[in-house]
Amino acid sequence: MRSVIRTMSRKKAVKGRGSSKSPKSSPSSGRTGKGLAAAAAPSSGLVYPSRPSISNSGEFYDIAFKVMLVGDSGVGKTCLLVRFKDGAFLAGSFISTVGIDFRNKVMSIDAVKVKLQIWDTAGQERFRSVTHAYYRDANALLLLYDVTNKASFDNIRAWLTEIHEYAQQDVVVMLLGNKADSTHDRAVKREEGEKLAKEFGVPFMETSAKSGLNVELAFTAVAKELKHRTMKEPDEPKFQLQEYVNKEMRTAGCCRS
Ligand SMILES: Nc1nc2c(ncn2[C@@H]2O[C@H](COP(=O)(O)OP(=O)(O)OP(=O)(O)O)[C@@H](O)[C@H]2O)c(=O)[nH]1
Ligand SMILES: [Mg+2]
Repeated sequence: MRSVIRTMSRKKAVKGRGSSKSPKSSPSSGRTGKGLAAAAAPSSGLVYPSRPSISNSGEFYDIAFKVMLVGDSGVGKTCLLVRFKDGAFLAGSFISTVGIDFRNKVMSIDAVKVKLQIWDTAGQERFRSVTHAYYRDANALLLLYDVTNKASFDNIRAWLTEIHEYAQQDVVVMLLGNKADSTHDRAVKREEGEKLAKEFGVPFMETSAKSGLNVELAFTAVAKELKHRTMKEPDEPKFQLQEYVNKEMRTAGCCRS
């Protein structure tokens, strides 16, 4: 089941619209590392057509951004993406991502159609050079740790160092503590996540790909931030991502799915 989903998304990627904006091959096709990125990655991750464009799923969109999911292997990046895109949870045995993959989703943000091209990276160390090559085109990064895995939390500092090294300076970064549904196995308190995020000046929230908690909200918040940055009127106040997230969570009584 799981591999079918991945195979399907790879096929989509190959025949995707706007070929200069989409990968022409994946690491599984035999190309690796920087060579792949040089062939596939456009000079800017941002698409801002003068009139609506059409995505490969047939949906119109006004503006497009690239969002990358990063973090240790097993923290739930693929599951988060599948939950957001398909509204389902990939239960069962864990199949680690090989290389990199992507899926598109068009969202309606303040009457603007925003296409997110979401890159799902492999957390395993051996694919790190592939991931590095894609950072520079990312407009936003969702950095995940697993609240039941302390090591994945401890590695966040190293991930942030890597992000500073390889990503664009103005990239939007959001820290997500995933698997918040696992109350019995929890090894990292929410307050610890909040503290670390404050230290690095990045927004934070806990999510669950399993229950759906805050998944839509995480992507919506990032899409709103990117849309505001690009289309903001001169007198319009700056979008406050963390404030928006806090307000939305309060409105939903803390646990929004
Ligand atoms: N309880 C719980 N389990 C989850 C959640 N998200 C993912 N998992 C489980 O965690 C394991 C790893 O999930 P993946 O999404 O494949 O992890 P990944 O980050 O993509 O891992 P790599 O591809 O190796 O980088 C799987 O067994 C999932 O079922 C969650 O929110 N809650
Ligand atoms: Mg994965």
